[in-house]
Amino acid sequence: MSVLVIAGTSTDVGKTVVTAAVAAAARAAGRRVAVCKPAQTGMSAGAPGDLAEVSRLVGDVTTAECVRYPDPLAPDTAARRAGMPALELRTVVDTVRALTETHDLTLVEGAGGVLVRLAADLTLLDVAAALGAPVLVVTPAGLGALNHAELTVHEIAARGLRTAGLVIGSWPDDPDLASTCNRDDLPRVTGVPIVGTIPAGSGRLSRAEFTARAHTWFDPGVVDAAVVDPTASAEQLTADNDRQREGVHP
Ligand SMILES: Nc1ncnc2c1ncn2[C@@H]1O[C@H](COP(=O)(O)OP(=O)(O)OP(=O)(O)O)[C@@H](O)[C@H]1O
Ligand SMILES: C[C@H](N)[C@H](N)CCCCCC(=O)O
Ligand SMILES: [Mg+2]
Repeated sequence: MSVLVIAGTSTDVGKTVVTAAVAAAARAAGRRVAVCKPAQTGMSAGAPGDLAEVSRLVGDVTTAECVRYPDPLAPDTAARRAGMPALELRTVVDTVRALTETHDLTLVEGAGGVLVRLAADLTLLDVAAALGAPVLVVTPAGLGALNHAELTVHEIAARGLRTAGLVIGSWPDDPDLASTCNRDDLPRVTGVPIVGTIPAGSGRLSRAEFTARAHTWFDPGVVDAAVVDPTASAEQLTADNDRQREGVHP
């Protein structure tokens, strides 16, 4: 049924952990969940990638990886260095649409930030646009997050897409001044609410602990709202984006 794209303000911000947390929360609510990683880099064939991490943390979830390149680089660069075929938008769209036939929620995890080239002329936002899917933005908590989060949300809105919310990928046990201030400033500067906060260390929990706790890391109703009618009207998306640009929280 529904598709939610999980983007990050950069690489290593916790997209995979957040993807697993959304999947676990949706599973706990009885939803059938699939996760697609269109392009996995930095892994040789057979090595455990991001989807293996999601499966380890969540368990009962369908996974699909479209392409994998060995160098830990942007997929476009890694493909060219390996002399391997580039990822095609059609492959991702067909894979995700097939998953939506048999799952209530299909999550699509990007690689790095939103403008990272999945292929020479393909970014995660092209995927989100082709699927008509909202984008959840994972951000770090600390210094530097304001600029990267605002750039990311602007780019999503410029493409006519909706940001479903911000999620802090790893909230420290002992937050510093910047992290504490960013909890107020991230929503203020982006116009997008923080809808989830993953405690630091959650990625190291056992599956039982992770799946039991995951729903508590999101605002009530957020994960259910992800399982929405994917045909939400263009007018609604435009209105949401206008509110986001004006800094008005949905
Ligand atoms: N809340 C957390 N608890 C524990 N570890 C975390 C948490 N968030 C992130 N990490 C760790 O930080 C590292 C980067 O996180 P993650 O792999 O989720 O990044 P990513 O945004 O998915 O990166 P990529 O662009 O490679 O997909 C990983 O080693 C992960 O286990
Ligand atoms: C290898 C890494 N973990 C990611 N999967 C790819 C990140 C690409 C980032 C490219 C960039 O923005 O410079
Ligand atoms: Mg990842």
